[in-house]
Amino acid sequence: MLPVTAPVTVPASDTLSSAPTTTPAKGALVFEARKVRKVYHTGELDVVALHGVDLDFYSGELVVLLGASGSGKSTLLNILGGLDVPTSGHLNYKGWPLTNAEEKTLTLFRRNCVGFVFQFYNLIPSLTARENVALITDIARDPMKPEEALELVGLKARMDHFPSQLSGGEQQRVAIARAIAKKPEVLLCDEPTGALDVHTGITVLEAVEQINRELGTLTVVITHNAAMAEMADRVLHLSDGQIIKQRHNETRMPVRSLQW
Ligand SMILES: Nc1ncnc2c1ncn2[C@@H]1O[C@H](COP(=O)(O)OP(=O)(O)OP(=O)(O)O)[C@@H](O)[C@H]1O
Repeated sequence: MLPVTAPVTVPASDTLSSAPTTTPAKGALVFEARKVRKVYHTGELDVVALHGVDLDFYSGELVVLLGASGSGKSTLLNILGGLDVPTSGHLNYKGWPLTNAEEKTLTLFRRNCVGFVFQFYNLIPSLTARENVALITDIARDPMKPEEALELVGLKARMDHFPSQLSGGEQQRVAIARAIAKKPEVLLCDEPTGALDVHTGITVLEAVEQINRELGTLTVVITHNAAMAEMADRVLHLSDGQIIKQRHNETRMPVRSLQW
């Protein structure tokens, strides 16, 4: 039996649970980051991971985040997703301040508004693809059916298979189905193809691109692979905790045409 958690109750008005949940028209402001700074205090050493980042993210955008190792990409993504908080500066989600938000508020934000995809799929080996996705849909407010989410990533025929019966790319697509089944406003992907070969990586990126296009989900993808910039609406280059370059693509290249 899959664990079932009680639905989220709507708490006081100072939390995000009463933030709008419908997908706004493409182009509405989703995140507004101002002077976002992150310092990790490790023993006697302070590591400044973000040096006052100013950025806006809009509904429906597909944004690729490029930068060398240690440039601050994951730190930025984790702050956007409410997994971490800035040391100073401000971050608003659809006008709601996430900075200084209580843990309860951040939990609701993560649960209702954000889907995460990481390099490693983190599927539960003893559950089928469908059951892995159902773990999330059972606790989400207005989810799609697990079958629907798996169909979106092209795995309808494999939904009763266990992770060990699926390839790396298929497992990552289950992880994407799990992330988007709750119909999040935001999909955050940290090196989603990092563990995959080129061909498999392309099938995973196609699933990400299709979700973004069909559901209008603001999608932010971290990569070391500069070729992936061509599939984006906007490319952000990070270096040493700062955005050093932004580029808007007039057209998005189909994932199949990317070469690396
Ligand atoms: N928990 C932590 N404690 C201390 N320092 C950290 C921590 N997390 C990250 N850092 C440091 O912050 C800086 C930015 O790290 P971050 O992981 O955001 O970079 P990144 O661009 O995602 O790197 P990679 O591509 O290697 O994943 C690095 O110098 C890193 O060592």
